Amino acid sequence: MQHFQDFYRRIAGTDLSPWLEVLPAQLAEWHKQNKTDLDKWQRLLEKLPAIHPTDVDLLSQVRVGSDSDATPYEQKQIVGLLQQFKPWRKGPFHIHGVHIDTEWRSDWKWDRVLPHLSPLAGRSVLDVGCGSGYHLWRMRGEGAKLAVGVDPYPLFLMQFMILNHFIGDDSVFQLPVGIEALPALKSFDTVFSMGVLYHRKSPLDFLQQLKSLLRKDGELVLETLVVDGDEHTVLLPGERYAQMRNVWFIPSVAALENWLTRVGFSDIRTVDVSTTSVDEQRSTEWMRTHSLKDFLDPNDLSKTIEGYPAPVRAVTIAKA
Ligand SMILES: Nc1ncnc2c1ncn2[C@@H]1O[C@H](C[S@+](CC[C@H]([NH3+])C(=O)[O-])CC(=O)[O-])[C@@H](O)[C@H]1O
Repeated sequence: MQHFQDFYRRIAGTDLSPWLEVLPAQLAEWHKQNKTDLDKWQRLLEKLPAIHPTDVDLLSQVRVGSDSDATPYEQKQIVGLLQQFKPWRKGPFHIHGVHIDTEWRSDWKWDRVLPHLSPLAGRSVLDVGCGSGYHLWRMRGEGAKLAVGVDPYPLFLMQFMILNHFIGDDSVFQLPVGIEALPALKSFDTVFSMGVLYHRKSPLDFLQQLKSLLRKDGELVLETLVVDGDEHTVLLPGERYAQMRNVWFIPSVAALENWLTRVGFSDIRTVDVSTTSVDEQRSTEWMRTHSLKDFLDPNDLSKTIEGYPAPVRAVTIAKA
């Protein structure tokens, strides 16, 4: 993929260049394993119309161009092609007058996080578990000099490539690898990991890996599910939590801050705690299957369908 070649060129000779020792082999293997899907998706991507945008707004939303840049035929083409990349979970996106109304209002999460960050202008940032890449565009909108996302799920890379096709920015990259595949780069100014910690079986190892990606004094921005309780409280749910498989540890804010201290972070501060609402995560035209309201107890929205506390998320910032 040309995108990967561009990334290799971009990091050659920089302090990210140690990544080149492992990344090409990992991406070649990924390509081999997903060949059938990738060939199909590639053919669809090639059909996306090339439209020169009059403007791009990554600062207050992710919007490229407007209604008047594209003909009605081109808009129909965009809708038809993008529908083949469902489900669209993280967004929303506005592409030449087409509104991709995603399952999540990821912009609301960004609004909770942004006021508390060290300004991103001129920084190199990594987003671990970036999904469709929505927040990468917002990071670039804030002036990050390089925004790199990693997420192992191939469909999300394709969704990123679609936005990349229309926006055409050479400082935003997404790579289909999990955090476990990354070397200790000790280099990024800011590392984000939002909505991933509870998917990791070993949360302390995960925090340590995040730390190993940051330069000294770099900033970690962690967003994760939390429960009420003191520093000894951690929920380990059964097979499913709010119908999600693969949910492991949900700490209290105090326990999370203690974990961060134990792996060597400092200046730890939890800047936001919010209950996830059924307006923030819901089924839409672009993600038609069940969503949060179906995962909560219909008689008591403060509980999940399994009887656990309903999703509450905290944003915690720390220094490496
Ligand atoms: N090992 C892994 N390494 C990296 N990513 C992973 C791994 N395992 C799963 N993921 C990815 O982590 C993301 C979690 S979603 C948060 C998206 C965004 N950050 C958001 O805050 O809106 C939250 C949720 O839906 O529960 C998914 O895109 C996974 O593919």
